[in-house]
Amino acid sequence: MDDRKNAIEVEDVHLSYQCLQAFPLRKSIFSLKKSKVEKYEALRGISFGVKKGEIVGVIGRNGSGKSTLLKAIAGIFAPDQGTITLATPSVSLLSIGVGFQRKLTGRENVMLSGMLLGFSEQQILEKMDEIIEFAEIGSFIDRPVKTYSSGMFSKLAFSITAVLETDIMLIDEILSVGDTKFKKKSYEKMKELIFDKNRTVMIVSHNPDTVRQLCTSVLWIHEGKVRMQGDVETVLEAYEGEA
Ligand SMILES: Nc1ncnc2c1ncn2[C@@H]1O[C@H](COP(=O)(O)OP(=O)(O)OP(=O)(O)O)[C@@H](O)[C@H]1O
Repeated sequence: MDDRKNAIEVEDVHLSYQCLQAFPLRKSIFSLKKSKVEKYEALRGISFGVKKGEIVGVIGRNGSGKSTLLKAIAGIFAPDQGTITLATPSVSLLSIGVGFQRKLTGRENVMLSGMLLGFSEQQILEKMDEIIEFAEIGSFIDRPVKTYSSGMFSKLAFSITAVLETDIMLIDEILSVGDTKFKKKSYEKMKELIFDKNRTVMIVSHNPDTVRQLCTSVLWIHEGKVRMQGDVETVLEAYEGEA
C-alpha cells in the first residue's frame, strides 16, 4: 500500500435500493398493473478519506446508511454515482449473514469466501486447518451451513476473516460472537488485528465505549451523508449531545 495516499477514498457516493411499493392486496389481485418499484436513496453524496493505519468508528442512528456504506466499500454494492478508491484490493467485510451459500458445506464456504476475498486456492488450503480450529465447529465443517446454529454460522464467518487477514477490514458491529469463551477469544483476536499498524479498519458501532477503546477517529453518518468526521471525543460528544 502507498503510504502517501488514503487507504480508502470515498467521493460523492450515492446509492439507492430498489423497493417494491406497498400495494393493498385486493388492488394487487385485481390490478393488471405490475407492482411499482420505488427507489430509496440510502447514501446521498458521501465523501471522506481514511489514512492507512487508521481505525475509524462509524456511528449514526439506525437506518442512517452505515451498513450500506461498508457494503459499498467492500464492493458488494456498486454506487449509482461517485467513486470509491482503495489503495489495496485486499479488503474484507465482517458482517452477519454476508457471503455464505446455505447449501454448501462450511469447508466449501471457506473456499468460496476466501476466493471472494482475493486469495488463491493454495493460500486458502494452507490456512484451512487454522480456520477450522479457530471456528471450533468440529465435524460440522463438512455439513451444509444451513444446518448450523446462528452461533456456529458467525463463528465460522469470524474465523475466515480473522485467519485470512486483509489490509482493509470493515467490521459491522460484531466484535464478539458465539458463546462466552469464543466471545473472549474473538474479541482478543479482533483487537490484535485492529491494532496492527499496517491495517486500515472501519468499525460500525452503537457502543460509545467500544469506539473510545478501539478507534483513532470517528465518522458520523446522518441520513445518508457525513455529518461530522474527526477525533473520537469531539465527534462522540457532538453525537451524544444530539441524541
Ligand atoms: N435491502 C434493502 N432494501 C431496501 N432498503 C434497504 C435495504 N437495506 C437497507 N435499506 C434502507 O437503507 C437505509 C440505510 O440502511 P443501513 O442498513 O445502511 O443503515 P444502518 O445505519 O446500518 O442502520 P442500523 O444502525 O439500524 O444497522 C435504511 O433506511 C434502510 O431501511
